[in-house]
Amino acid sequence: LYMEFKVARKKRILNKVPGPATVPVFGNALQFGKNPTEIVNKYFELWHENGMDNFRFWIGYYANISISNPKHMEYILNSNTLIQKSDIYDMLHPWLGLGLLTSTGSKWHKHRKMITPSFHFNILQDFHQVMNENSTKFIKLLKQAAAGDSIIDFQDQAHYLTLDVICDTAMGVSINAMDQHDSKVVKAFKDLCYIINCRAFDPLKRSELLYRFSPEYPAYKESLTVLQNFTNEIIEKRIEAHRSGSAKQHEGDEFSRKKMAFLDTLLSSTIDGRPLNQQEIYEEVSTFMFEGHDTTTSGVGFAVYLLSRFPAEQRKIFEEQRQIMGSDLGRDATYQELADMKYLDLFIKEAQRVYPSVPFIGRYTEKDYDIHGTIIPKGTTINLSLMALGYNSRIFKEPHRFRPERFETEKPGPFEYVPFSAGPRNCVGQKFALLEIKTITSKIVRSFEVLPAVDELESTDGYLNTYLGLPNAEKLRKEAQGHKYDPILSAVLTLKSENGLHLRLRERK
Ligand code: HEM
Repeated sequence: LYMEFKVARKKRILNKVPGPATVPVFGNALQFGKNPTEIVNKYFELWHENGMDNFRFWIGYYANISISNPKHMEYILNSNTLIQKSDIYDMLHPWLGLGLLTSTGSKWHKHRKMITPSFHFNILQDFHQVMNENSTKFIKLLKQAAAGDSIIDFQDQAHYLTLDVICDTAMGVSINAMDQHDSKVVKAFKDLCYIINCRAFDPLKRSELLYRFSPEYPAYKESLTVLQNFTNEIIEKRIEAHRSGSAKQHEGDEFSRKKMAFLDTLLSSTIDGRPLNQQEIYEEVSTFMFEGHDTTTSGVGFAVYLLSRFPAEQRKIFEEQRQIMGSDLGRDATYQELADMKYLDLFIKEAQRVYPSVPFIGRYTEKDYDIHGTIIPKGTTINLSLMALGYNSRIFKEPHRFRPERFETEKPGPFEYVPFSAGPRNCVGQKFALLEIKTITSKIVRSFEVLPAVDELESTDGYLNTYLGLPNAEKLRKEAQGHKYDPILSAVLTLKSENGLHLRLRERK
């Protein structure tokens, strides 16, 4: 009764927005399913039932609104005040503290201003060298893993590569994840990302207090400590190197430019005229390590998976590679050559439309907002569904058809396609991410013919084997005819396939 009374005003206002019927106490919590796969399926079912538009729902007494209408999306993403993140991001606090992704207010403003130049063209070129070195090694390892027509889980392989790239670029150290899958640090990264994603949608595990009694808590705590110690140790060594001058010894020469890491940029930056303290550096470096590898694992993973299903599009990419790279297909593409790969751009754009690496982002209202006549009361969690935009037939013709060329003719509005978000809190690492995805995909296409796990999985009609956003009966009918290697999408902080992304790689001669 107390809770009913407490949320009465919020209910009165929010329930004017259409949404599913609620039950007392639980709201809609019981309908949403138990895991990230059931949740994304239910989410799209509700989205379809509500006219592919905004809808409200209640998780217990927590008020939620799903936003997928581009006009509302524009208002929220452009707002300079609606920048407080929703409580789903709290899961990240023990690891990332209050870094750029999770902070708000003046701290966020100052740090954003300080960090934006870290992705300057010159610095990106240095990062590109690291990406090239790591993807060359990746190709070698893939040749072994995929030998003899073996079926590999590409999502798993991509994870180790992106981890090596991010540690090298963020901290200037190599953790050799590609060679040492089971090292303490590599395992801690993997386990922590997985646990955070699972916790985010489990109301019992989300509570920091209750989570302490969960059987998985000791393992979580151990992974957290391993990563905290690892990152702090590197920061301390680097601070000492800067202090003693040894970090500067080779500055200006070819080698030290290559090794200029994000951490070095932070160490030479200031906020309010003072250098950053160790905790601030820790928070930003950890944020980069998380944001910069879990997202790109998803981006590279799904892009290469789509190559396996759409051979005609893969052939077009390969042709473009031949035109730009000439006869030596084994060498590294330069920064400019990558920029010239326009069809590859379209392919990655289309891949992000159907499998956006960040499917949802969250905000929290600290006051009432009237957004184009929709009142969102104070204390509501806003779930911005970047993913639903991609499946909206009012924006994209035949959204379940995979057609990179669509971006040449159909021009979505600026808030109708936002895989990297938009406005003041957009992705600061967008250029880095696209550079990495292009570097790897380009090298893979030049080295291998990417084939589906089994031949019958090649798409013959140009359609995806993902049916989210279709009327429920049609979706269930199509899924019933599916294959065990079809991806089972799981969407929490990043989009992944629960059963991996399986494919084969045939070496090009
Ligand atoms: C395919 C890859 C990526 C995608 C799709 C992506 C997407 C996004 C999105 C949608 C946001 C907004 C999140 C929100 O508002 O809560 C975001 C924020 C952010 N991203 Fe990315 N991201 C990618 C890769 C990266 C990489 C590689 C880095 C760093 C190297 C990075 C660093 C960040 C940071 C620090 C923020 C927070 C920005 C802020 O709040 O000011 N991201 N990203």
